[in-house]
Amino acid sequence: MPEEETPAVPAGPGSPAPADAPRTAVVIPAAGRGVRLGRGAPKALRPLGGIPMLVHAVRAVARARTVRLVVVVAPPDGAAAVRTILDEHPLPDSAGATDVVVVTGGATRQESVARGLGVLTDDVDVVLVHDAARPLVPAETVEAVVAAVRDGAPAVVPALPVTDTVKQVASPPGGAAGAPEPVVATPERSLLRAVQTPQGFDRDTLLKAHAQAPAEGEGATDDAGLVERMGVPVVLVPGHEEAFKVTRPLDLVLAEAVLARRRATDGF
Ligand SMILES: Nc1ccn([C@@H]2O[C@H](COP(=O)(O)OP(=O)(O)OP(=O)(O)O)[C@@H](O)[C@H]2O)c(=O)n1
Ligand SMILES: C[C@](O)(CO)[C@H](O)COP(=O)(O)O
Repeated sequence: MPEEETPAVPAGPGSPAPADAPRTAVVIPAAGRGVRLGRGAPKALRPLGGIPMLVHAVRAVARARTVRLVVVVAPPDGAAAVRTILDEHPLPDSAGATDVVVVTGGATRQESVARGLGVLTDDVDVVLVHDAARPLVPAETVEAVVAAVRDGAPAVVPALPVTDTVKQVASPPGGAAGAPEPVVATPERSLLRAVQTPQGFDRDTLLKAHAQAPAEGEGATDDAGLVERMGVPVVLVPGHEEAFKVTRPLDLVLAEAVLARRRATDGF
């Protein structure tokens, strides 16, 4: 697929697809509560360096030269608040002409992503899905994913080698918290990868995977998992340590430290 050069145009539910519509889009699911982070506002709206985490995530993907449309999937009761926050924190000029639209999410990440996909115009041919909870992903990682899709891979995932030894247990935890769990296997660590976002897809492949997903029963924990189920090849590209997900309180401490270092060294 050719590199895109088209300028951004407004996009949204029901809007016509103009001739110069965006062609690389990023869907940012941001509708989760952040239960593992602890009590407070929805995770995407919690401050990181004094700015909502979601704003960092939107800026991070918009910084990538090829991205021309960002679809933010807001908590079901929070679309208006998210729109206000994004308007109060506009993209820097360096992001170019990137349009940002907001839709409401669903009960699961998979449902939220599907809702975001529902507002893409026909002109979008490459779609990335990026967690709002990964606010510090470098633009280079985003660009690498886009480039791999445009080089012909239908599904591309940034990933890092696993550093801990991983044990497999008999079944999902059902007993009392902290109760001993029997180990059934130790997977070969050199063959394991921890996957990140943004995950990038040929648009038709991702739409098909999500269309088939509800009929498949149990949801996947990432979008590439849905594509794998269709038998479509998924490839990995190098992820980045700073693309980590803010899941638990210690992750937020790390994110604050990384951001403080960037601000001190890069004026970020
Ligand atoms: N119903 C949901 C659940 C999750 N997400 C989004 O999916 C991303 C990855 O999910 P995760 O980090 O697990 O977020 P939460 O679901 O909010 O976390 P928790 O499981 O701790 O509640 C987040 O950006 C989150 O906002 C979403 O859009 N809609
Ligand atoms: C998509 C993801 O971030 C890839 O690592 C991850 O699978 C999301 O899972 P979670 O259960 O929502 O944290």
